[in-house]
Amino acid sequence: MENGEGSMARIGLVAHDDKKDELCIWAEHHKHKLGQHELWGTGTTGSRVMAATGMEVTRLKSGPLGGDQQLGAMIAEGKLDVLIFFIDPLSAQPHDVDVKALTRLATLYDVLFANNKSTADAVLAYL
Ligand SMILES: O=C(CO)COP(=O)(O)O
Repeated sequence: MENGEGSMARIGLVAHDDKKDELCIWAEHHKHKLGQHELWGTGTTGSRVMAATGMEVTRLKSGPLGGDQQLGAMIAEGKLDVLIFFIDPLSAQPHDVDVKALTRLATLYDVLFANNKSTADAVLAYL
C-alpha cells in the first residue's frame, strides 16, 4: 500500500497462543495510532485485543478453524493492507498449512507484513 499519511489502513491482527500477551501489550502501547485504522483479527486474538485495549476489532473465525484462511482470502481480494502476525517460532501449530498459506499470500500480494514486534513497530510508524 502507499503511505497514505493519515489514510485509513485495513490491518489484520493475529497471534499464536504464546504470543497473544505480547500482541496485546503492543496493541495497548500503540492504541492511539492503531485506533485510526480498521482492525480485523482472528477470533481469539481479536477478543483478546478488544478486551486489552477497548478498541473495536472485527473478528473472523479462530485461526485453526479457518480464520487464517479468511484473512488470506481478504488479502487475495485486495481487502487487507497490513498483516501483523506474531508467529510463535517455538511451537508446532496443528494448522501449520493455514499459517503457511496466509504468510505466502501476504508475501505474494506484497502487503505490509510484520511477524514480530520490532517489525510491527516499523510498519506502524510507516502508516
Ligand atoms: O491460530 C492463529 C493464527 O495461526 C490465531 O487464531 P486465534 O486468534 O483464533 O487464536
